[in-house]
Amino acid sequence: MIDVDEALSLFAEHIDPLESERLAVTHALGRVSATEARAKIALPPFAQSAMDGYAVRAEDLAEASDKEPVELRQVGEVAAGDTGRLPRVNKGTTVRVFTGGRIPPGADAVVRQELVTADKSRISFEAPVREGKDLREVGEALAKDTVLVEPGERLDERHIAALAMCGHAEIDVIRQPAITLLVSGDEVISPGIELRPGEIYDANTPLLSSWLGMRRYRNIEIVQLEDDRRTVEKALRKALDQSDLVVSTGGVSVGDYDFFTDAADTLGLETIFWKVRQRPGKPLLFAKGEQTIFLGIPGNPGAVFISAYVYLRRVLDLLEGTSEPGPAMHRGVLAGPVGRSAKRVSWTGANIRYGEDGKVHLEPISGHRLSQVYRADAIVRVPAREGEMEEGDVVEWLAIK
Ligand SMILES: Nc1nc2c(c(=O)[nH]1)N[C@H]1C(S)=C(S)[C@@H](COP(=O)(O)OP(=O)(O)OC[C@H]3O[C@@H](n4cnc5c(N)ncnc54)[C@H](O)[C@@H]3O)O[C@H]1N2
Ligand code: MOO
Repeated sequence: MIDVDEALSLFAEHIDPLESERLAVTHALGRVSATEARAKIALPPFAQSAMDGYAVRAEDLAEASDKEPVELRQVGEVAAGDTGRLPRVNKGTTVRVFTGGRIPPGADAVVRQELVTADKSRISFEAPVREGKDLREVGEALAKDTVLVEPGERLDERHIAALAMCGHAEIDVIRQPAITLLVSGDEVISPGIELRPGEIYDANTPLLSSWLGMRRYRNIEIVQLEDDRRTVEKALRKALDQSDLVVSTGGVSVGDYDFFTDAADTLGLETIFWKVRQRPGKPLLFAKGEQTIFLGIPGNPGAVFISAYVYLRRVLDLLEGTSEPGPAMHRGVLAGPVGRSAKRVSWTGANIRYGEDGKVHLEPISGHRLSQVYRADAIVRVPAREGEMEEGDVVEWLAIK
């Protein structure tokens, strides 16, 4: 039996990232970048107007006032997206411009249209304008070659937008793991069928497949198994052959019908650990084949829920080469007492309240069953120690989302 932190670091020691593949940036959402990507262009890439108005030479308007307005002659127009030859702003002239359009040569400021009186091509200005007013310089928002994405970053909508607007059509990302879920248990049946005494409805298949689906993992095969030594062995062998990651639920404890630890041995896997000082999820198994990672999670759906957020998160992050493998832990204060074990970490569900003190307050939910923790916003890590934890004690927590 090992500690939670040791378990987490053993994953890091034993799991290498998969190889990379090239994808269209628009298809890379949720994937982990395999490279550094820099801005191919500056933003904005050309000097552009920040307003609908008139491009001018600031010096022409130096004497303008409401009593003695300065009149300039409009000699052209530039709209956003105009790519042709630009009219020039010479002394005494102005060019009509629109937001996002190029600044014509000669101009050094823009006057917004509300501030002028226009009579056909005679535009009259009643105030001076500061040089540079209402125009955007090249590279003002972002310099060319700015790093947009580091290797090991998981791409969200911000990265996708930044890459696209800086000229990247494609990006190298780590391949997604092929995953097989082995859901075991003779007692487990699917909803829609009436329960007989001794049977329960399957929580782990919908739980894990949805958890993975929410995180955009697509290459998933689900196999439901009976508690039979040969069946488990055969299914595990096949899963190991065809996947990068095998995740099982149930059948990993010490009962006469718990076959996963034996099957892993028989199939020549290296057991890295079995059993972690924690509640729930004590008989967690981590084993390793030549090409495949095997994570055996105890069947209790509350343990599956927490193991997904803590351990599956870490395994996937490592397989995908993220630079900061999860779970991301935060700090907060307990909003009520919580029981703990002297020997095991207790993963406890909690609801988040934001206190007037600006801190995150965690209201613990008692019980480790899925039906108890499934309304939680957070999972609190209650360290192993004698006695209760009190309201106000600082704890580590991870977000459920
Ligand atoms: N003598 C001992 N017995 C047990 C120990 C122990 O140390 N000594 N550990 C207990 C702990 S802690 C856990 S956790 C469980 C884990 O057992 P398994 O991984 O073998 O899981 P199962 O027995 O297959 O299932 C546990 C529980 O969860 C229910 N279950 C299983 N699959 C599903 C599913 N897909 N959907 C809904 N519910 C499911 C199952 O019916 C059991 O009630 O072992 C303890 N025993
Ligand atoms: O360690 Mo087990 O998940 O029942 O509590």
